Amino acid sequence: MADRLPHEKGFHVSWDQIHRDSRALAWRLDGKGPDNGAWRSVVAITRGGMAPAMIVARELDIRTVDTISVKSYDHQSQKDAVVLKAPDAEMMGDGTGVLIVDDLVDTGKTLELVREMYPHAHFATVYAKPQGEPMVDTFITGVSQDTWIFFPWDMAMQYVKPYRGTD
Ligand SMILES: O=P(O)(O)OC[C@H]1O[C@H](OP(=O)(O)OP(=O)(O)O)[C@H](O)[C@@H]1O
Ligand code: HPA
Ligand SMILES: [Mg+2]
Repeated sequence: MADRLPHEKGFHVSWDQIHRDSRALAWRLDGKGPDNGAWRSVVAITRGGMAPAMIVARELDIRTVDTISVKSYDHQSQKDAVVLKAPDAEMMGDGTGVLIVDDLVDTGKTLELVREMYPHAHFATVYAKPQGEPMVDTFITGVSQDTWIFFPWDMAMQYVKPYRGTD
């Protein structure tokens, strides 16, 4: 893993942390929707946005949930973002009242593409790097551009050697 880590810093996020931060995102969005404070639906940007979107939808009691599939990275190298699957067109409308949720914004390329499709939607991420911040309406925690965020679904617990000792 370390041999394909071009970033200077690593920020390792546990399930507990992403759960809490996603809840904080939901609470920040609560009552801010365009229809008397309500949001109509939640759309997760797959795959990373699915866990945060589920938590946001649960906290805000939103039952209409869809996905948009955008692929922009192979491991840690960025390719042009492409939409592989769009959400239901009738449900989306022009995006008004729709919360579009992703785990993070990095360069902003993914959100830029989705924003072009739904300019009136509200874009929310749990984490944000400075370059992508202009693309997101609401986020919880900012991290520096040279930090790679590791999510719990990409990690496993493993043995580490003691600080002093041989095994
Ligand atoms: O702001 P950007 O530079 O576009 O990067 C952010 C996007 O990159 C990652 O997704 P990825 O495309 O790797 O797919 P995944 O969610 O399926 O892991 C992450 O989950 C965001 O969706
Ligand atoms: O920092 C990151 N972590 C995980 N996935 C990502 N996709 C873009 N940037 C990141
Ligand atoms: Mg993603």
